[in-house]
Amino acid sequence: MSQELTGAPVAQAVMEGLRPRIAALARDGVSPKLAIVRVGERSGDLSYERGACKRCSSLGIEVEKIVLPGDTPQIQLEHAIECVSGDGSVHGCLLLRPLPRTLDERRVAFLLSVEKDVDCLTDGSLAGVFAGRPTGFPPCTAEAVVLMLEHYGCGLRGADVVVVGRSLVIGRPVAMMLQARNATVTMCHTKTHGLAEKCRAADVLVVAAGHARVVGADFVRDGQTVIDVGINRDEVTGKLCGDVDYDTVAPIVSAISPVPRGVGSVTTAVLAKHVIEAAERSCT
Ligand SMILES: Nc1nc(=O)c2c([nH]1)NC[C@@H]1CN(c3ccc(C(=O)N[C@@H](CCC(=O)O)C(=O)O)cc3)C=[N+]21
Repeated sequence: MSQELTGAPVAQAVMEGLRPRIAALARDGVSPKLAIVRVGERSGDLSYERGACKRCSSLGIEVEKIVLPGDTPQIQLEHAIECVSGDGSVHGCLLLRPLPRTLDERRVAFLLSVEKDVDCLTDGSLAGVFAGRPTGFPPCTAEAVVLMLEHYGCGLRGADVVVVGRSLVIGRPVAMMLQARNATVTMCHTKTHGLAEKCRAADVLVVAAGHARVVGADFVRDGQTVIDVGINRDEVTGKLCGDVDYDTVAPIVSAISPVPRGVGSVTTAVLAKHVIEAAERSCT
């Protein structure tokens, strides 16, 4: 049976690293604050928001929730983001995504200052990830994947990593970040020929496909480390499940992260870290 890569010890380590930094900010009279902007009541957004609020309150980070109805007009959302950008007491802003189809995310992104962009919404943050510069922040989930692999001692230098999924939210940024750590990264997606075979050839498999259980037993082999980024709701049981069919994959591979209790719980800790980092940068 494989090793279960749970998120809690990784999140704990991140949190411990933050406490002295929060104390130092307090000595300088800075109280870190996150604004969460949510449009509508999607269950994934609510669950992230719940997790983020819990993390932040346990660290003493203030959270301001800005909740808009699902049928909010573009102009209203733009106004909300402009307020956050202009509010000197707010250090970081998380806009829950994807937005309802009636809203234009790119036009909203344009209004958020890159200094407060703790989850890589803006072009400035994306450029930072792409170029390896500390402009803005990488997506919290992408950084959580890297921290999971590092925490559990999974060597990335020279390793063959396959990323399944090429979204701007996770697949593409995480591929850049793994490459920056000297992994040899192959980006796969739904149109990839011989996907199962390519996945089997990897040392490390990062699955961010966005669909429940797309990776099954025929995609894996003995000795691999599998990180499941997916958060889906099982239509039959109503429970959370990942993009990997855990029950058939776990007995084959060396190590695998579960869903829930995997990457998601590290994501909220990384979000807190980005808010602290933004607060620190605001002092210099
Ligand atoms: N801009 C943006 N960035 C995101 O990263 C983003 C988003 N929008 N919108 C919503 C989805 C969903 N998502 C989750 C992250 C962590 C948990 C999480 O902490 N899950 C716990 C369980 C939480 C619970 O009790 O429901 C776990 O996996 O153990 C859940 C969901 C991030 N997303």
